[in-house]
Amino acid sequence: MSDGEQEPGSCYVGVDVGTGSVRAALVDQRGMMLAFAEHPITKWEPQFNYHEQSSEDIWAACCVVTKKVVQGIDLSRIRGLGFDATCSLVVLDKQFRPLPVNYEGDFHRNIIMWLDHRAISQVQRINETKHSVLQYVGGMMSVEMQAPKLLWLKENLRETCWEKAGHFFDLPDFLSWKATGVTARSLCSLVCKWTYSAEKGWDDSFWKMIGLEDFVADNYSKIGNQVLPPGASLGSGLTPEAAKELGLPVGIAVAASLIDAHAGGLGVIGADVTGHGLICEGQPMTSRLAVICGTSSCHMGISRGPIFVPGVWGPYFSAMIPGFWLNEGGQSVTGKLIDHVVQGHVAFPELQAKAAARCQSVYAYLNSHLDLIKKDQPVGFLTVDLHVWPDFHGNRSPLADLTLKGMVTGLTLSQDLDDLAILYLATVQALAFGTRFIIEAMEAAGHSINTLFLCGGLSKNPLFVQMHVDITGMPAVLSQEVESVLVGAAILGACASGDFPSVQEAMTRMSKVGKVVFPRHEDKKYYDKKYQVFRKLVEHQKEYSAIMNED
Ligand SMILES: Nc1ncnc2c1ncn2[C@@H]1O[C@H](COP(=O)(O)OP(=O)(O)O)[C@@H](O)[C@H]1O
Ligand SMILES: O=C(CO)[C@H](O)[C@H](O)COP(=O)(O)O
Repeated sequence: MSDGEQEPGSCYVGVDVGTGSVRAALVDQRGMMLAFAEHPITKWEPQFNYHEQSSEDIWAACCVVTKKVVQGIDLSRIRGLGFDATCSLVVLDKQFRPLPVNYEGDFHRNIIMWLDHRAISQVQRINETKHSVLQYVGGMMSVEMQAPKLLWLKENLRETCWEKAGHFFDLPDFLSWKATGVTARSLCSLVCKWTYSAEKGWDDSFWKMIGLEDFVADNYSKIGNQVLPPGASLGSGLTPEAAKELGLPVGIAVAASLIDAHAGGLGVIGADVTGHGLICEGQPMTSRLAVICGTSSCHMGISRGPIFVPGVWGPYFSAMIPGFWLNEGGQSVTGKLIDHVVQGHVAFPELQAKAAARCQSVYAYLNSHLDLIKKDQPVGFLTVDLHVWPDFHGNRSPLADLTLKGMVTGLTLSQDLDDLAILYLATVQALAFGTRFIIEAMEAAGHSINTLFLCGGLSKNPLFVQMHVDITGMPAVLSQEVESVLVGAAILGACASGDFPSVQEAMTRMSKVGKVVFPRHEDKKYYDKKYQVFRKLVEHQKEYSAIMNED
């Protein structure tokens, strides 16, 4: 088909594998979602900081949701399929069967999830090498990336896993392999999580230096020696077996995948903002920051040239948008932290009961409860003496310090619903202060950002959005389609089908502005003071740690 022309009625299937569930959508060429389905996936936490999943369970969930979204539609309209997923590590043997990543030998659990922190000692040793590839992950490798996890497997499960392993996939690449039988990896996953360089390829000296010379010896066949840009069409498209399982036509185009945060970036960052009164109108896309907020939050900023931001992942070339460099800031637990704080409070059963009685989510209930108790002051002012440091699972950016812990100051003996609501508010604010901290680091290094583009589960929470806007002082754009990560996955399918000449073109055509939220500038002074406290909290935490570690 000629550039930019689509068959009338053409549509694309996007599949998004998040931490807690798999979602699918049927999306048309204007980016409108015609159908949506969601299915939960199983997670195991066999020990503290160990998080595992099953690739078979995830694939089965992909099949359930995909079949649902195409039910009753003319299948000949479907021109492409795109996957995105969390950056978890999937391990298969030489015959592509699951291999256990655990001491128990449970074959179902063949995925080390992205948030798993078992490889702390391994990542410390990797960072001590000061190898030059580390410059491209913010100067410090994260325990959530793949090299430390692979080293952990070699050092801890040598016979049961490492020696039997034939294939190590990032989850997005596992899905595209399942659909097509093609083992090519996406540039996105290899660059962002595996130290691959879009310009120079693998660096043998890195793998040798960290004790994983095995990969060099077999020419990287286990971790990927064929690399494709996200959105490229894979092999001969959907295999007959996968087509039957997914309920889709054989041979439709399947795209090289993206990590979920990057798909979210694709789904939101290219929208035409004309007429919304935004400062980024008429400015390059580099003035926009996509913030994908689900279990974790990822802050995706792009630039024309490489920008090295200490503690912020990247710069990664062409890992999200072709031709652009990407910096990825992040907070490892955001949605998970809010859930943790709320569910762990003694008033949670009361909250659940009251929310259920009103047929509301607990978050909608808490937001309206805060509106009741705020009286005539802005809601954010309820936390004048309650402050939270949100790194309950270490700091991803910009401090890149996995030893950091959460802090709360200002606790009282109160155990009621007001207390829970205010603690929830302080937690949401702390996450927004974390975003401000990341943006400041990115700007200090050369980024120039003025507008947020939010998506992911937390962007459905108006309080979370308003706090991000008020605390950063930047307006936030919410997409017309709430599930923008799925639009990003569908954009991949659309590109693979050949219906769009480029990812940029598909992005501009398929992502649409829904709502814009502007900051309440009159509250700035208050939030600036709270931000000062926020920054002091971590200084104090470091002081406590130094005192305790003194001889
Ligand atoms: N309607 C909602 N209101 C408030 N918070 C929500 C809502 N839906 C989801 N969330 C929050 O978003 C988080 C999950 O986001 P999601 O994007 O579904 O995660 P993931 O992609 O990691 O599976 C949850 O932890 C929850 O805190
Ligand atoms: O590291 C990441 C992206 O690079 C994400 O944090 C990870 O993939 C988990 O995503 P989510 O919070 O949407 O489940």
